[in-house]
Amino acid sequence: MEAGVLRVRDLSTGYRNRDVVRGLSLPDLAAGQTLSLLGPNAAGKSTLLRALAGLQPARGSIELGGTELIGLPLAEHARRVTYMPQTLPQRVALTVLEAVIGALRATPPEGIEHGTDAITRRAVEVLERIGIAHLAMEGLDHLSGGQRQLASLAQALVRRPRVLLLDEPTSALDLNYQLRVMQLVREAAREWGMTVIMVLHDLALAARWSDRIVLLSHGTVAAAGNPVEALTPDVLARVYNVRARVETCSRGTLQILVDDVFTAPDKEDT
Ligand SMILES: Nc1ncnc2c1ncn2[C@@H]1O[C@H](COP(=O)(O)OP(=O)(O)OP(=O)(O)O)[C@@H](O)[C@H]1O
Repeated sequence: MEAGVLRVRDLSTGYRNRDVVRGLSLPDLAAGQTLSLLGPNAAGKSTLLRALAGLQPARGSIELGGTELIGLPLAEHARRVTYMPQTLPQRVALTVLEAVIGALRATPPEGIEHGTDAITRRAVEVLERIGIAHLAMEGLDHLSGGQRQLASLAQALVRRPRVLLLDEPTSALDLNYQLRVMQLVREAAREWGMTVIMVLHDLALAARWSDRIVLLSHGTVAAAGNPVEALTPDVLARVYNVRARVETCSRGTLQILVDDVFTAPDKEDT
C-alpha cells in the first residue's frame, strides 16, 4: 500500500449490540487529503469518528500505511490519530497555553523533541497560526464558546498527527473564523502530510475545502466522491429530503441553494 494511505473497509460499530455504522468503506485517503463527512442528525457520523479514533469497539479494517489500527493498544492508536470531539470540556482550571502543552505531553507524538522549550515553542506557534496567541494566558473557563473551540483545535493541531479527526470544528465560530479554520486545516494537512476527516453540517464549507465528501445516511454511505460527484440534487433529495440546486459560482466554488423542504421528512434516525 502507498505510504501513509488511510484505508477504511467494511467497518461496523455501535452501542450494546446495535450497529449504528454498518459495513462502511471510505474512499482511500492519501497523506495530506481532507475528507468531510456529511449527513442528517443521528446518521452515525460522530460514532464513526470515535471508532476511527479507537475510542469504541469496531469490526472491519482501518489501515494506515499498511498497519491495521483495530486492535492496537489505545496509546499506539492515539500516537497516530488525534480526535477533537464535538463537545468541549467546560470547567478546566488551565490557561490556553497550558492546555495545549498538556495535549502535546499527554501522548507525545513520534519525533517530538522532549525539551520544555521546544514543546512551548510548538504550542505558541500553533496558537499564532490559529490567531489566538493573545489568549495564551487566559483561563479556559473564561473563554467564549468559539474561543474554546479554537483552543480545542489548537490542542489537536499541536500534535501534528498523521490522521486528524474533527467533529464539527466550526460549529461555534463566526464567519471569519470558519473560513480561517478551514483554510488552516487544509494548509496544515498538505504541509505536514496529515490526513483529515471532519464532520460538518455546512455543505458549502465542505464543498469548498474538501478533497473528498462522504454523505452518511442510516450508518451507510449514501454518496462519496469529490464535491461535484457527491453533492448532486438527487443525493441531497435522498439524504436530506430537500429540493436543492447545485450551481458553480463565478469563482468556481459550488453553491447549494435549497428551494424546498419535503413536508414529510424521514425522521427514522432521530
Ligand atoms: N453513547 C451512546 N449510547 C447509545 N447510543 C448512542 C450513543 N451515542 C450515540 N448513540 C446513537 O447512535 C446514533 C448515531 O449517533 P451519532 O452521534 O453518531 O450521530 P451523528 O450523525 O453524529 O448526529 P449529529 O449530526 O446529530 O451530531 C443515534 O441514534 C444515537 O442515538
